[in-house]
Amino acid sequence: MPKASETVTELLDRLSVVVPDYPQPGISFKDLTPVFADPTGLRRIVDEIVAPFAGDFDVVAGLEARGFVLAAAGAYATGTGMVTVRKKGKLPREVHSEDYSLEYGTATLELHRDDVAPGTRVLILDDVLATGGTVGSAVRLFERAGCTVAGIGVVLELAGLGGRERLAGYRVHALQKV
Ligand SMILES: O=P(O)(O)OC[C@H]1O[C@H](OP(=O)(O)OP(=O)(O)O)[C@H](O)[C@@H]1O
Ligand SMILES: Nc1ncnc2[nH]cnc12
Repeated sequence: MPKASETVTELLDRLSVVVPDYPQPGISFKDLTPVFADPTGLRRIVDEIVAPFAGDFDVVAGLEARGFVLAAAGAYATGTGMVTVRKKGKLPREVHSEDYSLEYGTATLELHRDDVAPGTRVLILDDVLATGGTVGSAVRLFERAGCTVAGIGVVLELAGLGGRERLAGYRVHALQKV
């Protein structure tokens, strides 16, 4: 049972689950699905992740797949729209495309070329920042579309994997560093 004044760190410690050797040996996987599934947890992390950027963005971008949960809720809460940044081959119209590597593999992210107008201020949300490969790829997509990256919000930042350094020059807000 959470105490009434639980901090976001206490909430994340209580609800998140660490899975050793997933999806491959040596990776300590931080599973936030129990946080998303908790009524207090979801509201709390969404409110806290968008708060530092209030008034500074026009649209919220979610990175497939776990970033979609945060971005849709964040857009709804702030009365903005949500843009989906998807893995390769999922968007039906013309896209910008960026390859990247992450803690446990390589992939490609895509953005519909006309989902955001040039000049749009974009808040990018995702659950975990590890190497920064995924968010870095999304930053490049939006900049190729002529947008400004207003900020980057993540629930967990895995320290020591270089994500924040890779995003130097951008506003990065993490609810917890582990
Ligand atoms: O900072 P990085 O090293 O790039 O790693 C972080 C990314 O890895 C995970 O996504 P994953 O590609 O596993 O996709 P999923 O959300 O579809 O499971 C996570 O949700 C971030 O998007
Ligand atoms: N260790 C990790 N746990 C959860 N998501 C991740 N994305 C990249 N590394 C991760």
